[in-house]
Amino acid sequence: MATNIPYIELSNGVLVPQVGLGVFRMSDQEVENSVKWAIQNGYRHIDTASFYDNEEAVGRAIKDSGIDRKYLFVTTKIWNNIRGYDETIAQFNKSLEKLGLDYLDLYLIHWPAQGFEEDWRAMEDLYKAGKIRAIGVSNFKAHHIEQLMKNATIAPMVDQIETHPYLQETDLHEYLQSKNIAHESWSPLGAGLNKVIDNPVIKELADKYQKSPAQIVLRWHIQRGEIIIPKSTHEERIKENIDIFDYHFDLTPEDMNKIAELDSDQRVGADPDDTDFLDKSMTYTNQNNAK
Ligand SMILES: NC(=O)C1=CN([C@@H]2O[C@H](COP(=O)(O)OP(=O)(O)OC[C@H]3O[C@@H](n4cnc5c(N)ncnc54)[C@H](O)[C@@H]3O)[C@@H](O)[C@H]2O)C=CC1
Ligand SMILES: O=CCc1c[nH]c2ccccc12
Repeated sequence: MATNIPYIELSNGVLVPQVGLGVFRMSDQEVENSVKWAIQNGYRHIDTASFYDNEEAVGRAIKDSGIDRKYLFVTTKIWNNIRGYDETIAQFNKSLEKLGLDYLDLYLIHWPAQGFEEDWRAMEDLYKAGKIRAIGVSNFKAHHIEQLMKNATIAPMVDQIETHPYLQETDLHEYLQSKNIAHESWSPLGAGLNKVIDNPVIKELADKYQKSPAQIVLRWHIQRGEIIIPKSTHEERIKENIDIFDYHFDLTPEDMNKIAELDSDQRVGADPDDTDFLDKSMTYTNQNNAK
């Protein structure tokens, strides 16, 4: 079992386990199995969202794990069809109830849809009331954060953005560092297509370090100082994805640069400035996870 998982310290002093388990596009049964295996193998951080429609399953798996709540770090997110102060508070309470928790570790605005300033005001109040240990955003570019900060009294502590070797977001990474906002990477493996982990450069490094291609990519994120939330529903891969902290496993600066050269502006998800996506998502019902 991996026991040496490092933490990233947020601007308010909260510690986040640098690797968590992402549960997007998992059925309830997959969530229950995967979260159980993750916790058994040393994970203490789970990333879900109201949009994933599996918060209740995450809650059950947490309860069944028998781990003291205070040792777990649980994130969920508010979806784009919720807008406004009162709706945000109501949505937060709904998520908390589904998760069976009495506080959240991290609550994120999922996408920068129009009106996010009012949602943020509600999140600030929930944070000040002690109901959330840290608040943040997801899929925000620098200009969205600048817009948010015009009226905010608290800066986001995290920005969760798509990041992998084909979409490195170097400028945004530097901007976030300059603002002391933690960079959390979604689809850190480039998602299920496996095209990132099939890249010959990644495979060559896997041979060199005697690690899997997925471990090379995840280690690259870790050395960039990012929080990562790889998803898997297979116990062996869940174990593999956190087994990246052996003391001799350190990519050299030259090897980090080889991966840096793979940056090619290829996205898994929508561009956060794509207002078509955001408009559609306002009315989207999550049919994949419909019960
Ligand atoms: N904030 C946001 O808008 C978004 C957040 N997320 C979060 O990020 C998490 C991870 O992102 P995903 O899109 O799920 O992509 P990912 O990059 O974590 O890839 C997951 C896929 O990679 C493969 N995989 C996992 N471990 C592997 C291994 N060791 N060897 C070979 N293949 C492996 C599996 O096919 C798996 O389905 C999500 O589950 C979710 O929690 C994901 C999408 C959007
Ligand atoms: O958290 C995931 C948000 C999301 C909704 N639809 C898509 C499509 C592709 C990547 C991410 C997402």
